[in-house]
Amino acid sequence: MTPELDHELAAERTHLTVSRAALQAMREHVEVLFATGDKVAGDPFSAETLGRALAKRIKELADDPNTPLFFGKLTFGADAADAESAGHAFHIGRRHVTDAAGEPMVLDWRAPVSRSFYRASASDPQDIAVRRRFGFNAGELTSFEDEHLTLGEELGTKSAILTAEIERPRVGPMRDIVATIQPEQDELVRAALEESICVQGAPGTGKTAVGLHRAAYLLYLHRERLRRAGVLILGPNRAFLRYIAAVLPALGEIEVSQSTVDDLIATVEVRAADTPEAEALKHDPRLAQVLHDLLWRRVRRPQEPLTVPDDSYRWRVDAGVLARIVDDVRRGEPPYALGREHVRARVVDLLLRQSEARRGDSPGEAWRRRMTKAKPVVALLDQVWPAVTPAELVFEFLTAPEHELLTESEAEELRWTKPSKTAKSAKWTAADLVLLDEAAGLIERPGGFGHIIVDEAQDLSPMQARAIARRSTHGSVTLLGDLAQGTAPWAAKQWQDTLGHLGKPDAVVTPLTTGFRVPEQVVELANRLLPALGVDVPPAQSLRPDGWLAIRPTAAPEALAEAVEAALAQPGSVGVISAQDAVDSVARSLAKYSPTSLDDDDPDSRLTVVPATLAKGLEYDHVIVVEPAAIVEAEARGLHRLYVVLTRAVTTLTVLHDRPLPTPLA
Ligand SMILES: Nc1ncnc2c1ncn2[C@@H]1O[C@H](COP(=O)(O)OP(=O)(O)OP(=O)(O)O)[C@@H](O)[C@H]1O
Repeated sequence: MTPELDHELAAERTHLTVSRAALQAMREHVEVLFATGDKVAGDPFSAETLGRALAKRIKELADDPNTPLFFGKLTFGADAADAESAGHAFHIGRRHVTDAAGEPMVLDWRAPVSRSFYRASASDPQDIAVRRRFGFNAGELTSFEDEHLTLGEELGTKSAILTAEIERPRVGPMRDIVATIQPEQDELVRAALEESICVQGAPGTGKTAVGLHRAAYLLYLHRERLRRAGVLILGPNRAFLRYIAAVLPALGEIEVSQSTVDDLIATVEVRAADTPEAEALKHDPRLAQVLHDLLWRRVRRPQEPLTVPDDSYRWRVDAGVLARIVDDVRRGEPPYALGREHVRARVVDLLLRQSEARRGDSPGEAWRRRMTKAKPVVALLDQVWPAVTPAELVFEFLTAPEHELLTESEAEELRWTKPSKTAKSAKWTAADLVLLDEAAGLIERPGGFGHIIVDEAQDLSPMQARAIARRSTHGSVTLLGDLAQGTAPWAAKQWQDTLGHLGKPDAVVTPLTTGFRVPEQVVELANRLLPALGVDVPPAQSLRPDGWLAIRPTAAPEALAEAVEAALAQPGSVGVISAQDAVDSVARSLAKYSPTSLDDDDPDSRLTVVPATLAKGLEYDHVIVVEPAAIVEAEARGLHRLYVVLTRAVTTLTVLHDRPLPTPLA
């Protein structure tokens, strides 16, 4: 490095030190407020609210010494040839840092000004003279890379800092990518909150990363609104959620709910299993109509007039009038339970009018409450609009699943062979959860979220998509997925179907094709499966010419041990992936290397044995796939599963097989 550059690096290091001190001062300021909070807040409730807000703010301002506080710098002034003589300069980092006078030391990457850091180019410099990226090592600033955009300099994906970030060994949980978000990713991250979007991305194109950064971006831009309404991230399984859990806190966001769809809708314990046929049927969208019909056929027009004794009076409403009320309310299509209350309120209104006419004064709230609960009124409601719980409705359906939308054999498949006595004691299956949720949605409106991000969305069943739709009627969604990785029996073949069930048919589907994970050779192997997968998706183009692929015609324990040893001799994580029913024997044969399972989640472990069914969304520097044929034949969409498994590798992929390779690979 020339003395001049050395000098600049020293100046940047000073800025880092001063910024760190400023962040610490910000945190200390909040800590002082926290300590005196109960004295300044008027009452215990405000003190508690303030205390909670401050404690959260302290957490948000935490400084991780291993992550750089800033990673870029923009120097504005299109005419300036170098940073020194140019105009304003801003450092861009994970959060705002200001000095004691309130002057910005570091700008949040989500601020409008920072947008140019990700989007400016030589053809559209956006008034930027110099874009600088910093290289870090363990929180230490080690280098920088300048692009003079107005002079036509643009590194794009040739940036050494981007390359180093992509090629860095992966150990531990997923990290954020704020420093190197690519323009096409940034466009998705910063899409407007009102816009629902769908990203079709090949493996390793950064869909999960985009989703997480979008959550952070939206929370920054619409803090108050989304704090009230909530942001939800849905992932395929708990191991995946653990893997991504650290990304948002690292970006200063600690208030995002993360869940699987099953956990989101779980209201009862799962104590039974379905046949694959019954399970698939329960996820079929026809069942939404079936449950709807079953529920609403309970509503009946009354045959008798209503008579309500009230002290020395008797109020009376004719059957015809009651029938009109029921018809009216029903026409408004309210949630079922709300409809019952509407009918009740309208009936009590009529009683009130009679009472006013006869007594000449208006009875008060207490009278109204009494009438609301009067026996004849409740009896009328129970007759014309009987109350029902979701469990009772689904219980009734599965006991006698006849409906014109279902064939006889489908009804047989669904029918409980040994029904329990009551809905309360029913043994529900995992698929029953979607039916219960559908029923609950018909009966009462569920609470919603301001924004829902769904990862691995290709695996949503129509009924699961409806469960999400119910929770985003007033919000928007981000769908992330890859049709080629659809492994659920109901996986989507085209995005329009899923978007329809989600109630967002107009969401635009955007492809991502630049792969940041999987080496070229490995992508080439995995892409051989694509024609057999029956979906129309653009294949990935790998940004990684490095890495290698080895295919060995043996899956003997010695060969596996040898592959594991070779992998452990290199830096980074090692994942051994096999068919689910071989996982135990694979783990046993590797006992001396102390492998962990996805459940143990030991942060120091470098070797994990992963069942193919849980590999989705994860990545390992070195992947060893044991017996692809067994992975394929373990499930109906086994080839899709294999496609997922082969694309987990960051640096090397070793395939071990005793049996012939599945045809498309051979
Ligand atoms: N712009 C980027 N800069 C650096 N690394 C990136 C970038 N985009 C993605 N990556 C990295 O590439 C890897 C794959 O990203 P991610 O898991 O988000 O991809 P995905 O599309 O969700 O993959 P899959 O479909 O296989 O689940 C991650 O390690 C991520 O950090």
